[in-house]
This record gives sequence, structure tokens and C-alpha cells, in this order.
Amino acid sequence: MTLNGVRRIVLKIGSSSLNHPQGGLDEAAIAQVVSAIADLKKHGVECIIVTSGAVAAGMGRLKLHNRPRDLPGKQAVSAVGQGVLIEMYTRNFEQHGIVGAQVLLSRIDLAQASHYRNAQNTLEKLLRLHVVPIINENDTVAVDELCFGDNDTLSALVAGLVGVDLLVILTDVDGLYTANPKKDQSAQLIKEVAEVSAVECMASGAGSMLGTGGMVTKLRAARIATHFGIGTLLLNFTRLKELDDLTKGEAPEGTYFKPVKHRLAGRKRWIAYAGLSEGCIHVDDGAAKALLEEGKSLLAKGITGVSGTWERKEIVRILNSRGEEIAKGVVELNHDEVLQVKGMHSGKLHELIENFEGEEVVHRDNMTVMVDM
Ligand SMILES: Nc1ncnc2c1ncn2[C@@H]1O[C@H](COP(=O)(O)OP(=O)(O)O)[C@@H](O)[C@H]1O
Ligand SMILES: N[C@@H](CCC(=O)OP(=O)(O)O)C(=O)O
Repeated sequence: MTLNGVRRIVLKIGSSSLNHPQGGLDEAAIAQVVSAIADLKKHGVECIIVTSGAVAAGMGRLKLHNRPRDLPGKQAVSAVGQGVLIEMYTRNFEQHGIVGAQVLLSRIDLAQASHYRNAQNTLEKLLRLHVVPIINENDTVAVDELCFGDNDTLSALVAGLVGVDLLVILTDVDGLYTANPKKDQSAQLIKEVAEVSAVECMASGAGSMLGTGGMVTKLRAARIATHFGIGTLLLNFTRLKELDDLTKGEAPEGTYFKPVKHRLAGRKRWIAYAGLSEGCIHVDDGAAKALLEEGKSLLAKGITGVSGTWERKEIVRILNSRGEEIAKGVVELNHDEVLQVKGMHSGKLHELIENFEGEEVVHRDNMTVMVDM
């Protein structure tokens, strides 16, 4: 398959690829990743790694045979393993004269616009310094409700954050099959996917004790990245060497998820997927039509109710009369204020609400329409 103009990639490596059969990390696998990146960098391709493996490395160091299931257990083991993981990467990079940098991200680091921009600036700076960012979730401080949970989703958000040309997810199967190939021998490999929602029913969970999320989270990642306008390649780790073909405009064989035509850019990416939303605004059919078909802002008149709580400038989900999410956006009023003005004419808002001069409850420029995403 042809893939021209790939100058910057995110490469996600799953635990399944880094786990040594005898437990712990497989340093040979890390050496292969590093060597593939060194080759790409020689051709001017900028690379960002999102790597799992901290838990696998920690289990090896602590001689544990089973992955911890409880949160403190997982956090303690990954605290042991993250150091081992990053040491192996940086030492192998050094042999190629490349500097690597550890970047640990928590869900909360991308949830606020200012934090999101900060992470973006740091990663851009590292790339300008020709350093390879080596990213993992900050497992040690993540709490259950506020974590990425799987590095597939993290890799897609990072791909959007730094605006790459391609997201490559390495795993232990050749790509997406019509069913889990480890359980169904008649499953067929799908080489190209134009619409992620059409193949979601084929995915199931992780294939090994160490994997998290399996194909379900890989498809979620592909959905996010392709809506950012970023093509996503799901590739068997055994084909790592073939990544070099990207420099000749060719993609190695796996499953390629095509980017959507109307891609989300800049702030709309953050609103749709990175920012967290606590509350919902319910709207009537007229307002839903204005948002979906006429490209309008959300006005108080079309609001029928709220659920949850929020402060001004947080992200809310906007739901239609059937309770379906149609948009997300940065809201100008807190939940109490929205309740006060719901159903009212926009001109009246500033009479009722202190320190508010606007007319829109959610301005179009701060809104992402989520239908079909
Ligand atoms: N439709 C499918 N096609 C391919 N693999 C699938 C499918 N459904 C489930 N899987 C499972 O997903 C696994 C890969 O995910 P996971 O174990 O989380 O690996 P990683 O550590 O690389 O993220 C495969 O080994 C396979 O068992
Ligand atoms: N942050 C965890 C990885 C969790 C995870 O997403 O694993 P995987 O599905 O194998 O990519 C670790 O470093 O072990």
C-alpha cells in the first residue's frame, strides 16, 4: 500500500511485544524497536514512542508470576518496572547516538487546555532537539476513574497532540481479523478499513495475561486518530523492520485505517477526546438541528435541562431529546446558571446572570459535533 509523505509518527508498542517468555522485559525486542527508529530517523522521520511494559518489567524484577489486579499492586509493580523500562530504552538508543527522554502522562495532564498545550510544547521542543520521547501512562499516580487505562488510547491522543502523519500500533497479531484469530482459526485479516464503526463488532479483549484492552482499545484508538485526520496502521511486531518501507512511500502489511476527510483540527481535537466532561446539557429538536445541520452555537432557548455539575469554561456533553450525545463544547455558564436561563431568549441572559455579556451558552468555535464519531 502507498503512503506518501510520512515525516512524523507515533509508534505504540504493547506489553505483548516486550514480554520475555521467561518473564520480565525482552531486551532484544527493545533493541529492535530502537534500531527501527534509528533507521527512520536517518531518513528524517521524527518518532515518538508510546510504550507499555512497566508492569511486565516490574513483575520480572519482583519475580511475580501473575499480573497484579488491584490498583496499589499494579502501581507498585509499575513503579519498579518503569525505571527498568526506560533504562533499557535509553541505553539502547545511546548505542545509535540518539537521546531518549522519559515522558509520563496522566489523564489529567491532557484534560485541561493549559496542561494539554504544555504537554504539546514540551514534546515539540524534544523533537526539535532530535530527542525521542518515550511515553507511558504515569501508572503510579493514576486513579481508576481518571486514567487512560490502556496505552492504545494514550497513543491516539498523543498522535493528535503532536500532529503526526501516521499512528503505528505494534501488537502480537497481523492486524484486525474478522474475529479473534487466537480463538477462531477461520478468522480473516482485514487489510484496509474506511470506517471504524463498521468493524467494531469484530473486536474482543486482550490476547495475553499482560495485554490490556485487546482489539477493543486498538479500534478505539484508530477511531480517535482517524477523526484527527491521522491514518492508523496496526502491525505485527514481527514486521517492525519493514517500517523502513515508509521512507519509500510504502506501508508494511497489517490493517490500515484510513483518515476521515473532514478531520478535527486544533482545539476541536482537545474538546472531542482529551478534555474531560462532567456534565450534560439536554436540548430540544430545534437546537439539535441548529447544531448538526446549520453550524450554529447553542443558545439558551433550545436547552431543556441539565445533568451533573460544572463550572464556567469546562467541557459539557450536549444530548438530544433521545439522550444521544450530539456535541461537546466549552460552556460559558456553570450548571446553576444554565438551569436559570434554560428556554430563555438570548437577549435576557445578561440581565439574569452576573458578569456575563455573551449570548451563546456554548459558542460554535468551542464546540465539536460528535455525531458519527
Ligand atoms: N478481531 C480481532 N483481531 C485481531 N486480534 C484480536 C481481535 N479480537 C481480539 N483480539 C486480541 O487482541 C490481542 C492484542 O491486544 P493486547 O493483548 O492488548 O496486546 P498489546 O499488548 O499488543 O496491546 C490479540 O492477541 C488478540 O488475541
Ligand atoms: N502502562 C502499562 C501498560 C498498559 C497497556 O496499555 O498495556 P498494552 O495493552 O499491552 O499496551 C505498563 O506500562 O505496563
